[in-house]
Amino acid sequence: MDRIRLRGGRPLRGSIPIGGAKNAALPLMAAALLSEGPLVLTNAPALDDTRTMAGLLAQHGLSVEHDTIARTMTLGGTATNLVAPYDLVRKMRASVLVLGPLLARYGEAKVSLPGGCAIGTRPVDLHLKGLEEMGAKIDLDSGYMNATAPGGLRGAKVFFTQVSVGATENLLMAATLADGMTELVNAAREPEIDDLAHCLIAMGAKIEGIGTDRLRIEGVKALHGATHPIVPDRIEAGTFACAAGITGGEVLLEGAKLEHLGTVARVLREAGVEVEEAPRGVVVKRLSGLRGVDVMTEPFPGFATDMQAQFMALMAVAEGASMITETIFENRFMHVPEMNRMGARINVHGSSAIVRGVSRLSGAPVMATDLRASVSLILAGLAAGGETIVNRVYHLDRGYERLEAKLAAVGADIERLPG
Ligand SMILES: CC(=O)N[C@H]1[C@@H](OP(=O)(O)OP(=O)(O)OC[C@H]2O[C@@H](n3ccc(=O)[nH]c3=O)[C@H](O)[C@@H]2O)O[C@H](CO)[C@@H](O)[C@@H]1O
Ligand SMILES: C=C(OP(=O)(O)O)C(=O)O
Repeated sequence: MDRIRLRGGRPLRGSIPIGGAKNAALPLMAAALLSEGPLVLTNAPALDDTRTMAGLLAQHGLSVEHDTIARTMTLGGTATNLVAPYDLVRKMRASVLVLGPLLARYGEAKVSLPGGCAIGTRPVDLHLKGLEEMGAKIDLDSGYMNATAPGGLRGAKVFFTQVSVGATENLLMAATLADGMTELVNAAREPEIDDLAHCLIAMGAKIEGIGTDRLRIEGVKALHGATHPIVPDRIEAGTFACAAGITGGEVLLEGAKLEHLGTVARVLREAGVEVEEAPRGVVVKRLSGLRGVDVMTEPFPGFATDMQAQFMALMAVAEGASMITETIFENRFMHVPEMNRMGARINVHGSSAIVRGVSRLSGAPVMATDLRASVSLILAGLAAGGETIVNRVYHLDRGYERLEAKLAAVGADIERLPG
């Protein structure tokens, strides 16, 4: 199993290209099930998760070609197998996003229940309830969701009792081919949802309310192929912003969009990191010391839970204390004991972590438990004296493309140890 070895203490300087967003690419790829295609996605990232989604769609019968040099993915065809098997769904929860499109276009689907994962229980009840309100019949049997809609899905008013990115995406895709008008109330507003909506419109869907928590979708008989550029990855950008901040460097996040960084940019500024729009992206630099800032994770436009661990690494070396409250997932502090092994002073009390900044971390062998926890340990390693070895790098490869190469190109002392 590969590991990452790094030695901290070098300020990062230069330019880092930001790839297409993992969390946009996955639903966009699932949207290929809604039409014969071809759906051409440009700015497509080459990640373990996009490879897993490609494998899932291919076993459904779609043709999926990813030109990783041109960064273009072409998807199309007819699904010949409507089953999403446990082995793929357990690898990647976003596999559940095939449920809505399969049901909408083919009237049936059998998708493995994803189950919990390292960061929480992550149920799919909101996806199922919404689809049932649109006329689907769903039985849970032997770990699978057996869904049918013999007469097709019909439009409905769906109220989400909790904001869910995945449920909003599944229902949005399903509603494009439903009979009549669907209204999604208390919908998630993440930029990746806007991106999906714009792609669906390019495929012939009728959607209003993009960017708000109320999406209105008028079903159409069929969708067609389209070409769509995947939005830049705001979490990758935010991660590299923290890398520049924690090392005291200056980095251009090439292609990043400041408006998508939202609260993360505001909080970084409060912490002493400059974040400014530039002609080719976003420039991040730190000129003075870091200050402790309190944050609470929230659905967009609030502070992203997917940035919580990385921000904690920054706060671990800030002056003063910071309270970081995680409101989205119940178990997303697994990086804390590993950071503490590197000399951080962090205590967890329920859903909050109190971070008392220290002047220096020290490198150590650490164990990654999930995607963002892994990268937060790399950030801590960039600020630490001595050598850090991050084990279980496979988590990192789910969501970061050539992370070590991108960091090395701006001056980090980092390498992958193949294992
Ligand atoms: C591939 C992708 O885009 N993943 C992102 C997506 O995950 P994902 O779509 O799985 O996350 P959700 O927004 O659905 O989850 C938010 C909260 O709602 C709960 N919930 C969700 C669905 C449901 O049916 N019932 C329920 O209770 C979840 O357990 C969680 O506590 O949004 C998360 C929250 O921004 C991010 O951390 C993930 O990176
Ligand atoms: C939690 C994440 O992803 P997923 O929903 O795919 O597990 C993430 O990207 O941080």
